[in-house]
Amino acid sequence: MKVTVINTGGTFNKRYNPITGQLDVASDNISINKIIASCPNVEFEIKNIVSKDSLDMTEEDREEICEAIKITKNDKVIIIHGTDTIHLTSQLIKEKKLEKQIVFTAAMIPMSIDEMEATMNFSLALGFLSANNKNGTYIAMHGVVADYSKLIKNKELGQFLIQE
Ligand SMILES: NC(=O)C[C@H](N)C(=O)O
Repeated sequence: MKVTVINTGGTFNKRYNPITGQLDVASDNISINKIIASCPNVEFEIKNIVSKDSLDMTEEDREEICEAIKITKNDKVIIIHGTDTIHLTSQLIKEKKLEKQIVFTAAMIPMSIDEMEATMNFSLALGFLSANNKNGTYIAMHGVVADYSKLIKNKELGQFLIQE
């Protein structure tokens, strides 16, 4: 299986900066590389773009993400994205009628602080893509994969929950 990972930043990639005392969004692939080292059956293409907390993303950033999806030759695409505005980027993907198997994933806790949640969410996206062949825009978070319109971040709980 061939998968393109478009790594756009978000909390998934945040890392403690000992100089400023802040959590910065890393613009490298250290977190994702750690996970994919356990996936010898998958041929990955990794693109690192934008590298922002998704609350800071501009319309141009979202256009750049759409363009990256459009130009990749792979049909299976995982987008690592901040949790707060997945709905905005997925809406643009819909408007642009991008026809691929696109799965957003993310984390509430940086991989650099605790690997469990980020690894779970990414693995869920990968498992889904290995079994699915239907085009669509999906979100893989907190134990389920669903159409992007049905899995919504509950900001009080800090969890993605299915909307029936
Ligand atoms: N958990 C997260 O990713 C939240 C962060 N504010 C973001 O949207 O990038």
